[in-house]
Amino acid sequence: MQLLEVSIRKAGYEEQYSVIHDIGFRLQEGELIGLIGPNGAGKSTTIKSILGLTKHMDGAIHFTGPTGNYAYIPEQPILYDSMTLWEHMELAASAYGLERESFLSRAEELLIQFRLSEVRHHLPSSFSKGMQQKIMLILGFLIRPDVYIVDEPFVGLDPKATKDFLDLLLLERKRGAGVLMSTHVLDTAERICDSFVLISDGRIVAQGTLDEVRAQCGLHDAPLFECFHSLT
Ligand SMILES: Nc1ncnc2c1ncn2[C@@H]1O[C@H](COP(=O)(O)OP(=O)(O)OP(=O)(O)O)[C@@H](O)[C@H]1O
Repeated sequence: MQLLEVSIRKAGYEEQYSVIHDIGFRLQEGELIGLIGPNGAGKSTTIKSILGLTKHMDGAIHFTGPTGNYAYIPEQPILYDSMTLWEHMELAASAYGLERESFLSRAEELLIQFRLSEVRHHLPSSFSKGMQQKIMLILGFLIRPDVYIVDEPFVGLDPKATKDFLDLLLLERKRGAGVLMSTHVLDTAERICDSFVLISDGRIVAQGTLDEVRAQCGLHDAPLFECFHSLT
């Protein structure tokens, strides 16, 4: 089943000046697509365009999964200063209309998994950056959306949290969720992604499975890192 269809002709921050051009791909049930490219290539702009947050966009975005829900997990945590971790979780649950019982059991599981049980009634403004990032993961996983859109998850998480995140993501994919993930950590991306969208200078330079990307850059058996360098 297809969960997301992205077809951006152009998008950017000013009407006269587009930052990204002709970005198109489809995300299927259970699939993990890696959005890869150098600094300033247009990954965040692509994500913002999918979320409807760019000033101007010419194109179409369709969330076509069973619920149409998606979770955005940003690189920089976005949290309210005066709300506790638990209050953030309750807010997410009510915004997405989660049933109380399933919310409580899911919330408990996630707090234990990410080792934040003890601080659930504390204000996240007092947490470390990695702890704040874990809250963003918890809020995403809480709502079990069709699609996860994750912006650079690996910077700031400790190795245990990274593993917990990847394990949970795998479970969600087995449930049928699709994931679009932007990252610079290419060895991890190579290991976990089903396919890639490589962007450079606002345009797609290669797209598809690792073998397809290799073929497009003429480097058979090369690691993603080498394909990235030859294309960008
Ligand atoms: N808020 C903004 N206003 C104007 N231009 C922006 C804004 N955000 C990004 N840009 C420009 O858009 C282009 C693409 O930036 P973008 O943030 O999408 O890149 P990126 O691939 O996510 O880079 P990075 O890997 O560094 O996060 C850059 O030239 C950048 O200067």
